[in-house]
Amino acid sequence: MSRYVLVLYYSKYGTTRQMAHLIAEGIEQEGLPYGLEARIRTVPEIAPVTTVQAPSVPLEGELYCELEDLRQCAGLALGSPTRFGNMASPLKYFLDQTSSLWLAGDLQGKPACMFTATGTMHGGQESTLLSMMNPLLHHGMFLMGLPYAHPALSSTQRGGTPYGASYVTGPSHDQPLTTEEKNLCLAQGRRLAKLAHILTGHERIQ
Ligand SMILES: Cc1cc2nc3c(=O)[nH]c(=O)nc-3n(C[C@H](O)[C@H](O)[C@H](O)COP(=O)(O)O)c2cc1C
Repeated sequence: MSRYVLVLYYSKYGTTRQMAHLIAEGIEQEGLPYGLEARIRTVPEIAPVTTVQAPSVPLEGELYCELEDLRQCAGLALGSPTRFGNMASPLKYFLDQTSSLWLAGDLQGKPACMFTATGTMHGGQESTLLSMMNPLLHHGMFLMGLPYAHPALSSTQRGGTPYGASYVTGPSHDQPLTTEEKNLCLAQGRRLAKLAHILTGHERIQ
């Protein structure tokens, strides 16, 4: 069975999706020599009437994440747009359905990191990244940020935080990623792949 790091994201306008693909690129830069791939998955929208179900396969883009994708991963990069300083509800809704994994301890001892996109510079990137850590700590995952060893963390004029990669997308969410924002996404992917490789090579730490 292939070993993979899961990149699980929600994105309405596509900016968090761009980050997901860069993080996946970083994962494979570091991970492929070890046989570690990136698997990108998204989650469906949630409707005001929650009994309405989306088709199981989306019309375009990444497949919807299944619990099995999460259960079997060697590591996790979790991405969400910032919504009022918090993660977006479709991602939270998906995470709220992961109790069976929590009960079985399936994610314990696996590494995880977070990434987010905001419209504005001081619009709550860190609070969103911190909010995304809460469910992952309950799952017993090892949380990983970005160290200041990455020069882009000090030189960035827009996104990039020690809590995780971030992207300031502008009022119409169409500002291109800066070089620093891109480099930090790639670096976060590489760091996660390295950690996932090291941790899966040993006895699982509970
Ligand atoms: C309901 C809602 C709440 C938002 N809250 C914030 C916020 O608190 N801070 C901010 O800077 N941007 C906020 N935004 C802007 C988005 O975070 C931004 O457009 C982001 O790039 C969207 O990501 P996406 O392209 O992956 O959907 C909000 C957008 C929406 C729709």
